[in-house]
Amino acid sequence: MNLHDYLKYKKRVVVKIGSSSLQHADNGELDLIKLEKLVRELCDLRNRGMDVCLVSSGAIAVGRRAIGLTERPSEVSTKQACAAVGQARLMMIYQRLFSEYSQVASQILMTKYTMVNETTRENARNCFEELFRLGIIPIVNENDTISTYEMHFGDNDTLSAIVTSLTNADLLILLSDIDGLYTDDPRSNPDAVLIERIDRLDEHYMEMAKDTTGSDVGTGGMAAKLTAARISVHSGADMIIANGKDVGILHEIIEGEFKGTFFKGQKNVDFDLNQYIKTGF
Ligand SMILES: Nc1ncnc2c1ncn2[C@@H]1O[C@H](COP(=O)(O)OP(=O)(O)O)[C@@H](O)[C@H]1O
Ligand SMILES: N[C@@H](CCC(=O)OP(=O)(O)O)C(=O)O
Repeated sequence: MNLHDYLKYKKRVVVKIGSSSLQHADNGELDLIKLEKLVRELCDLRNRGMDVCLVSSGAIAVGRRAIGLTERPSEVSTKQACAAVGQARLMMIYQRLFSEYSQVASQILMTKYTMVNETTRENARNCFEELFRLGIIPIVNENDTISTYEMHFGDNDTLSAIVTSLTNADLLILLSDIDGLYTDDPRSNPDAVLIERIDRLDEHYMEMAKDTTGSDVGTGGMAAKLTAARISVHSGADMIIANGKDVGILHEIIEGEFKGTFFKGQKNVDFDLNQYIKTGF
């Protein structure tokens, strides 16, 4: 896809990386070289003058390994315990890597209640704004340690789109374990074809995306990414799904030449983020 001289003028970008993209596929251990490269890429976006926000999954997957659980946890309290361990570990690594490139990183943990309640929503918005003003990179995750079903965003694809809308970012990049949206799940349909550009996000695209995930740590599958696309596009932000296998794709995206799916933002004046949080689409 060629979007030369378009994406490099973006002012504020939110990048989301999924748990499966942060770890070695064969044993689930953190891929430290990839994390280091991700941080370098994000620092370079800052050096290009963009406001940068990272939404990073991985708390539960990292905690699970630290605790020594071989199975994916299903009990809410076990997930919470894993997240309590894993989030701290992840942040320790991010802090160290960002400081190597002289950037300051920060942590914002949110639940759905943060967005439902007017005061906490405004606090979150103000905090993001101040961090950007100070040149600090917010690293966002769901507050899984206290989050239960009722206050859950459910997946970080949706959360990253909500952050995009809340902060008026103009680009959301979802780094996934797959190149983008295909006409069907390529894991079950070998004839599925990559869709490179979507200018009008209608129902037939939504139906292509299944909620099956490609890994034993992912959440929401492609369906969650299409929900994220609806939120971003209606908020006026472009969105891109690309493969996080090589995070060098971030500068390829900004330079306008990359493999992935590009969703054109089209601000919908009837879209109300607060209403969406309460009732969904
Ligand atoms: N139409 C589709 N196009 C691409 N992938 C799809 C589609 N439908 C379902 N999927 C599945 O969604 C997975 C990506 O979702 P997920 O595992 O949650 O990603 P991540 O952990 O990278 O955020 C793919 O690996 C693929 O198996
Ligand atoms: N908040 C959770 C991740 C939730 C999520 O959406 O995961 P993923 O599908 O790997 O992006 C965690 O940090 O473990």
